[in-house]
Amino acid sequence: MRYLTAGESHGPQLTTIIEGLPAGFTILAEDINKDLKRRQGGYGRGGRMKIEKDQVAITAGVRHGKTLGSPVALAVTNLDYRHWLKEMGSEPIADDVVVKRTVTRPRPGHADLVGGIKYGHRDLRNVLERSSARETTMRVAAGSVAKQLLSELGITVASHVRKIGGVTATVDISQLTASEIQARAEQSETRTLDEEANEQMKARMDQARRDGDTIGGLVEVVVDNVPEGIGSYVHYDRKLDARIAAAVMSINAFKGVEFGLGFEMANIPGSEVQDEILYNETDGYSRRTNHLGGFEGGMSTGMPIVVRGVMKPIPTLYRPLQSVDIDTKEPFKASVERSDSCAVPAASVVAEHVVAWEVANAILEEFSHATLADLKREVAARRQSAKEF
Ligand SMILES: Cc1cc2nc3c(=O)[nH]c(=O)nc-3n(C[C@H](O)[C@H](O)[C@H](O)COP(=O)(O)O)c2cc1C
Ligand SMILES: C=C(O[C@@H]1CC(C(=O)O)=C[C@@H](OP(=O)(O)O)[C@H]1O)C(=O)O
Repeated sequence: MRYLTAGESHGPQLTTIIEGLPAGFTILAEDINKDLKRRQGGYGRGGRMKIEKDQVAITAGVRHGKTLGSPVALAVTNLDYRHWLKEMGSEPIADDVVVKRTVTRPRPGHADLVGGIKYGHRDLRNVLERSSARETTMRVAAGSVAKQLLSELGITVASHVRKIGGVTATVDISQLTASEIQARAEQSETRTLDEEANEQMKARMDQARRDGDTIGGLVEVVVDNVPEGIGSYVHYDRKLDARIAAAVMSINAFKGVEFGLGFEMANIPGSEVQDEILYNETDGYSRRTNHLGGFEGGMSTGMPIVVRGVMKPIPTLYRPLQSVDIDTKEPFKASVERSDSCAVPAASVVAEHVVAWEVANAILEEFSHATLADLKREVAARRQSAKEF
């Protein structure tokens, strides 16, 4: 299975094409729309999210609510486009038309300057339109379809926020199912499970905004009930943990990824890291702990996948940083029209969906899947053989 996304942040439309889905499973626009709405929300979002009301149109590959096995195309209209018709139209413009809002002042921490150098764009809008995290709308749309497929296999994916601006949620998720994590995260404006931390995180965000600054954080994704042996140790590009890490790192502003105990493993001995193996006849094999976050040798162990990603503070600051105008070469301090001050809660939803995609994709690679029935049969057989092994 694969997908592409297309679309500029202030252009008319965002699009994704998903190819390789099994035939005969239900995709509902209303389910995708719920996930799109979750991505738009969260404390710390800026003015743009008051304009957009992301709604998906399913334009190919689905008939009467069920996949056909042909490519599925999804589209979301940018409502802000109406404010950017002159700047963002695809028709050539006459020489005497002055395009306002050309960008010659690159923002530190954004793709603006390097993207301009690379593609030869002297209007840096040509860079920022695509480097913007607006694109994550379609990654959530595609990931939402992947989640609908995973749910057919009894696999659930959840996300929540662990840390924002130095405030850490203290919560033990080892006793919670992914569904419970999701339900609790949805109750909170910061998508964190610790109510006290939620209040402190909001206060930190308010403070950062007052200071003209931004803050980052740490998000966590949990996937329950993945069959044993998805991914493979035999080749680097088949290791599922590595693919998940790449997917999380590809989210705008994400700068690090860890599984299970993660970077803490540098501080503790092996006896406190490896997960001891247990067996009983009803459930088959299990682990006493899940310090490794659901992976051994790049393959799923059957324990929950637990992956975290760190998001840097948003680069656009109301207290502007030093940069250089690429036309005049003069130093300046940028002025900002609007920006998110913290998008960590929203980014946790993006992380959930890119992880869901990677898990679903690896499962489809593992088993034959022309139809949903084929896939279900093979997944059930793997679960049974793992138990009996
Ligand atoms: C959900 C989400 C919303 C974001 N909103 C903004 C924003 O409003 N302003 C901004 O400057 N950056 C925002 N970013 C971050 C930039 O897109 C990102 O820093 C930029 O594309 C450069 O990529 P890099 O940080 O990975 O190098 C957001 C990121 C995400 C995931
Ligand atoms: C549009 C979204 O996020 C945008 C991501 C973003 C950036 O630079 O990444 C900058 C902002 O866009 P604008 O400049 O239009 O206000 C955010 O609103 C979205 O998440 O849907």
